[in-house]
Amino acid sequence: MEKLMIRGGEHLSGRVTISGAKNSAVALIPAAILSDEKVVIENLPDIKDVYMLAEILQYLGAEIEHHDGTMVIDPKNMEPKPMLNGRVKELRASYYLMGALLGKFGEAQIGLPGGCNLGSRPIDQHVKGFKTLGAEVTNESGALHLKAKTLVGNRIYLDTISVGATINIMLAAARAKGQTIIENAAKEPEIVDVATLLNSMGVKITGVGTDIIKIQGTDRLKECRHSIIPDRIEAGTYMIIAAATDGDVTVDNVIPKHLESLTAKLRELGAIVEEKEDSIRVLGQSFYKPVDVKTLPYPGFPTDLQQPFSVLMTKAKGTSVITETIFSSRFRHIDELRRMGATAKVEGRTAIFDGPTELQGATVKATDLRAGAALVTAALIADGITEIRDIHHIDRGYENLEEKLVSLGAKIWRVIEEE
Ligand SMILES: CC(=O)N[C@H]1[C@@H](OP(=O)(O)OP(=O)(O)OC[C@H]2O[C@@H](n3ccc(=O)[nH]c3=O)[C@H](O)[C@@H]2O)O[C@H](CO)[C@@H](O)[C@@H]1O
Ligand SMILES: C=C(OP(=O)(O)O)C(=O)O
Repeated sequence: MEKLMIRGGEHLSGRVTISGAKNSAVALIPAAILSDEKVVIENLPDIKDVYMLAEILQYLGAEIEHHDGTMVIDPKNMEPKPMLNGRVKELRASYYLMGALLGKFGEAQIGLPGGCNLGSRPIDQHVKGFKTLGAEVTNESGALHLKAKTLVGNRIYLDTISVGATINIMLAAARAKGQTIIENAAKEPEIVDVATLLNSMGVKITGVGTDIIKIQGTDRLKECRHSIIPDRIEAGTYMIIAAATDGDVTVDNVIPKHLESLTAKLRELGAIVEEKEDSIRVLGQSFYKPVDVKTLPYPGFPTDLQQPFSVLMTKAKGTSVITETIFSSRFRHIDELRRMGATAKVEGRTAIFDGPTELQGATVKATDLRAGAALVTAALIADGITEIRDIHHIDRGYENLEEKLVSLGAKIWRVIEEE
């Protein structure tokens, strides 16, 4: 078992370079298999989800070279072998193999995905999309069986704005005959990144970043090289850590536009945020004004930053409210924050914080990836030592977390215990 130990109380300062985006990487790797030739993906984050996807592709027969953040994927010898269990259940993004294998081979058999437990995470809109393109889809004992003689472009209206369904339908439609139109599509920057890769491979996608995406499928997809956009959620986490620790941190290699909703909320709290072309500096304060946050699809406040941001509410004088509109159960970190001394309660989709409260070091558990980021943030400002367990969740999404934090002056170390 591995755990993180953090001694709180340091004001973090310095510069931190942001890695490639997890949620792009985990879609781009499956997207690459649609090609008939080699695809090179650069600026990959060194995180567990990336290694798990590489392992899955190798199982399917792809040749993979992966070092120093670059992956060369040669999909020539791939086969659509069934993957009913195993790795596919350990991450969310394995669902992208449904769209990619269906597009490439006209068939796929894949166990339902894993990923963070945030309440129910149905994939009915993915399935609706595949069926509208002409696939037969059945659910047999927790695995989807997809089959299509020919995929034919069509018009698909998403009943819920979904990142995963938007990308998955783009993947299947990339090799469908004719044009597919996704209406009420999600607009996240990672979707734009995936479209950029597919366009370089020869697909014609327009409208990404708006709620109507048009995909003109093509038979043969060619080789290409693509560099992943910076991870706005990793960047946002370090911006929040800077504000929490009353620090002075510059995040480098970011696209400030992707972080506008967070920047606005940090300023509303009272932190100073300076944006440059590809970096953002955050200067924190000892105490903040209370603020309310409502999570929304992009460009609204990202649900993935809600949990780390909630730690700042323990430093705000008064009552702050978070409303989580995307997932039904994304407040499991709050029990752990309470263990550390936060005054907070959860009522349905809202969490109410009364501050300020001083946090104390404690033994806590990362219940999911961003809950882990919230606990790291809390531990950095707590009095004494915090022990964070179940950090495999954190390793799914943060490259070199300890090294990056140590370089900013944090007292953090990993302990590996014999099982
Ligand atoms: C690997 C990846 O990119 N994960 C991200 C992706 O997750 P994920 O793709 O799972 O999230 P979605 O955008 O699909 O989910 C948004 C909402 O739609 C619902 N829904 C979704 C699909 C569907 O078929 N039916 C349905 O009802 C979900 O339950 C949720 O309430 O977007 C989330 C929302 O920004 C982020 O928190 C995750 O980090
Ligand atoms: C919810 C997240 O990840 P996943 O969808 O991969 O579980 C996340 O990155 O915050």
